[in-house]
Amino acid sequence: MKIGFIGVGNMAQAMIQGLLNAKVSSEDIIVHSAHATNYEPFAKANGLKTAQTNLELTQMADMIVLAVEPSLYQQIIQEITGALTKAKILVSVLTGITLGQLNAAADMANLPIVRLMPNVNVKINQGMTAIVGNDAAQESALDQVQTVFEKLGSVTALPEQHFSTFVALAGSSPAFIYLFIDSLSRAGVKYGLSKQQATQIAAQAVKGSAQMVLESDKSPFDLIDQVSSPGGTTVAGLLAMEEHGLITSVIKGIDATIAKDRG
Ligand SMILES: NC(=O)C1=CN([C@@H]2O[C@H](COP(=O)(O)OP(=O)(O)OC[C@H]3O[C@@H](n4cnc5c(N)ncnc54)[C@H](O)[C@@H]3O)[C@@H](O)[C@H]2O)C=CC1
Ligand SMILES: O=C(O)[C@@H]1CCC=N1
Repeated sequence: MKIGFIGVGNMAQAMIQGLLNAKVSSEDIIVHSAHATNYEPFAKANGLKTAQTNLELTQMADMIVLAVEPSLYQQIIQEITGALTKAKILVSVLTGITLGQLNAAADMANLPIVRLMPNVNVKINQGMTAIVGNDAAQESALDQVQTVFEKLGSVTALPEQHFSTFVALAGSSPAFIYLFIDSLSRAGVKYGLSKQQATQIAAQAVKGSAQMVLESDKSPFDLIDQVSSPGGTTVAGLLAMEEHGLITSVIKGIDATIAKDRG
């Protein structure tokens, strides 16, 4: 299967790196983006095929991944619609653009369209991706896209009404989690650790804690109790964090992310 990427920015590059890590042949990946000077060095460094236009890329690919700014979706679909067929799959990773809007951008109701929401951790094959398809994608397109993205981490089917929530909890949240790691690390620097060592310690603690939540049958709150020795350090830290509203500030951040996605 030939996979084409329209737009070769941060997200497309993360997906492509994950595919290459998973031994997808670079010969099967085609790219085109607005500025050749930006994407051609990336294509050359990774042995990818390039197309001269979005339309040519659509002619060359079986699966066409839209990875441009969301506001460009109508313009791009108008450019490529002539080359879309029932045998090809249009995949959108754009935030805030529904299957209905994609369907309506050209007369595409009979063509398979899959909406995906990956996160940037697909770059190291540890992504979290949501997937939903239009009616025409139900036969086999959805399965084909899911098979490709399972190479890049976890994939979960999700009704489209929950996509905005998913954007906040998984699409944007790597940035929030990096901020939490950096905050821990800065605190380490405050107490005399080097930034590099503090970041490594904080990141490993976050990684291990996430793995524990995934592998345990206990809720995160039960796990908190296991770390909190009576009269100990952890409960002192937790209470001071909550005095400054950690839970409220996280939920406010999620509220703002969802509101932005919903326009
Ligand atoms: N960055 C992330 O972690 C995630 C991003 N997304 C979605 O992915 C999409 C891309 O996001 P980023 O990669 O972060 O943005 P970006 O700004 O890094 O990349 C956008 C790309 O689109 C290209 N482009 C602009 N106009 C074009 C045109 N007319 N034809 C072809 N290519 C064109 C640009 O040259 C650039 O390569 C957005 O819709 C975003 O909502 C979804 C999930 C996570
Ligand atoms: O910030 C953004 O809009 C994109 C979507 C999810 C992650 N990055």
